Amino acid sequence: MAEGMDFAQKIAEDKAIRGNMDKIGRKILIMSGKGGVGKTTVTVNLANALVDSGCTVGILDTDLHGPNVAKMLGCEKEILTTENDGKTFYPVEARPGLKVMSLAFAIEPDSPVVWRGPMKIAAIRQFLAQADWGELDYLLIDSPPGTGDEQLTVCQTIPELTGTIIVTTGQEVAILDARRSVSFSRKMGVAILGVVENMSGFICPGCKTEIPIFGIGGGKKMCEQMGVPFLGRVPLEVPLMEAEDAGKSYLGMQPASPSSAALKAIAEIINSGTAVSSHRSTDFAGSASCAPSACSSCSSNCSSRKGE
Ligand SMILES: Nc1ncnc2c1ncn2[C@@H]1O[C@H](COP(=O)(O)OP(=O)(O)OP(=O)(O)O)[C@@H](O)[C@H]1O
Repeated sequence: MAEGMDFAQKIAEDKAIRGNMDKIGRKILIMSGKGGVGKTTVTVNLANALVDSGCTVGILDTDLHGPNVAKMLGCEKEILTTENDGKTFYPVEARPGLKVMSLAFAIEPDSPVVWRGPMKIAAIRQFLAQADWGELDYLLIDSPPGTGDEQLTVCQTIPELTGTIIVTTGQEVAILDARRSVSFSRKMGVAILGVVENMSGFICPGCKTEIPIFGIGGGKKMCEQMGVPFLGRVPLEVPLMEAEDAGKSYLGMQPASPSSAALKAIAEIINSGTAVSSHRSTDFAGSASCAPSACSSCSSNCSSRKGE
C-alpha cells in the first residue's frame, strides 16, 4: 500500500485505476536491465509508428529520475492541465493521437527528483488513477533501467498488462542484465512480447562497413537461449539521436532509413498481435480498431484471444 494511505483510499484508487485502464486496449511496459540502451528511443518511435498507422497511443513515463519522453517528443515545455481540484490530470497531446504523461510536466527542468521507493510507488499509482487518457488503443510505459520499484508497481498495479518489451544492446554486459528482465517478467507472470536489440551496428558513412560498436547478435542469441521472441535490430544512426534532441519524429523525417524501417517493422509485429511469449500467449484484451488480429485457430473474437 502506498505510504500514508488508508485501506479505503487504496480501494478507491484501485477502482479509479481499473476504470482508466479498462478504456485502454493494450498496455505495454518497455524495460531493460542496463541503462542507456534505448528504452525511451524505442518507446517514442514505436508510439510514432503506431500513431502513423492510425492507432491512438499514450506514453506513461515512469522514469521519474530522468523523464526524457517529453523532450524527445518536443513537448517538454507543456504543462499539465488539471480539473476537479487537481484530482484529474489531462495528459499532454504531443501530436494528434499521441498523449504523454510525465513528471517532466510538473517539475522545473533542472530539479532533481530525490525520492525513495514509497514516493515513486505513490506517484506511479497517482498517474494511473488520476490521469484521464480517455479511450486509447495503446499505453506504452517507459521505465528506468532495472527491475525495481517502478517496474514492480506497473506489473502489480495495471490490470491485464499486455506484456513487456525488453530493450538491450548486443553487448554481453547489457545482455546479462536483459536476461534479468526476462526472468523478472516471468516471475511477474507478465507476457514477454519480445526483445529489441538497439544500437545494433553502425554503418560507416564513408566505407559503408557495418561496425559493431555495441555488439551485434547478442540479443537474438539470448532470445534463442531463453525462448523469447526477437523483435528486431535497430542500427545506431546519428541523425536518429539528433532528431530526438530536436524533439522531432525520426520516422517522419527519414522514413526510409534502416533504423526507421526496423522500428516500423517492430511496431507492425506488435500491432498485428502475433508476438508470442515464452510464458503465455500474448493475445490482447480490449481490441483496438487499428490492432486486432484474428485468433489463429478460429479467426474470430474467441476467448483464446483474451488470454482466458
Ligand atoms: N539507435 C540509435 N541510434 C542513435 N542514437 C540512439 C539510438 N538509440 C538510442 N540512442 C541515443 O542514445 C541515448 C540513450 O537512449 P535512451 O535515452 O533512449 O536510452 P534509455 O535506455 O531510455 O536510457 P535510461 O536508461 O537513461 O532511461 C540517447 O541519447 C538516444 O538519443
